Amino acid sequence: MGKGRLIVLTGPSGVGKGTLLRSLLARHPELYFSVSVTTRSPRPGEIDGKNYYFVSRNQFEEMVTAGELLEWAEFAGNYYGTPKRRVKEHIQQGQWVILEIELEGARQIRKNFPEALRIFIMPPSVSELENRIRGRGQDSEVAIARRLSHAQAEIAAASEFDIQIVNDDLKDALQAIEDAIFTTANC
Ligand SMILES: Nc1ncnc2c1ncn2[C@@H]1O[C@H](COP(=O)(O)OP(=O)(O)OP(=O)(O)O)[C@@H](O)[C@H]1O
Ligand SMILES: Nc1nc2c(ncn2[C@@H]2O[C@H](COP(=O)(O)O)[C@@H](O)[C@H]2O)c(=O)[nH]1
Repeated sequence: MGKGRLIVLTGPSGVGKGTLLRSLLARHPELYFSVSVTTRSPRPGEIDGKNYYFVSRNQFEEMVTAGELLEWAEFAGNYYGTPKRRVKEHIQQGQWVILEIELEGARQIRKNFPEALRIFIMPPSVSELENRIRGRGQDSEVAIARRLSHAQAEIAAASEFDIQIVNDDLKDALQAIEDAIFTTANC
């Protein structure tokens, strides 16, 4: 059995993490994507248990108290967290587990799992980031403003990560992520 590994994908909201991850998982079904828990309402088309586990704030706080989360953070008015049990099981089975999480959660992972590979996805520019969030057409003006106000601080923290990849051309960014995971993570 191979050695299990934690891979963290972080970057500002709207940079394209989810889009890249979907392509990555389609090309590498051996990777295990950890479905997060959130108190955010589902967007149209999002499925409970596939995109997220959607829970109430009370339920989330109970999970925190019970120590069921590997990391968690409040982002743009909602809680987000990584359920611990399945991630640990898959790593113990030798699988490579991918978390798609924001900066504070990535910092917690760095502290508790220093061996994790942490990749930061950068936008080509802040104006393109705004175009992408607006183009997605799924966030209110308030949510867009909150997400953009977080973005500057997140981009400023990019150097904390092992690898920075600019998601300008989608195919190039996907290739760069594959290179990072399947060369660096093997070392
Ligand atoms: N390289 C790219 N060029 C142009 N548009 C892109 C690119 N990558 C992603 N997009 C588009 O940007 C929008 C945001 O992408 P996505 O939802 O994947 O971002 P995200 O980082 O997962 O956001 P969040 O963290 O808020 O979930 C989508 O409409 C997606 O199609
Ligand atoms: N710390 C964590 N952050 C997470 C987790 N799951 C998702 N996220 C990040 O939240 C923002 C917003 O996501 P959205 O789906 O509402 O657009 C984004 O940066 C995600 O990467 C998690 O488990 N922990």
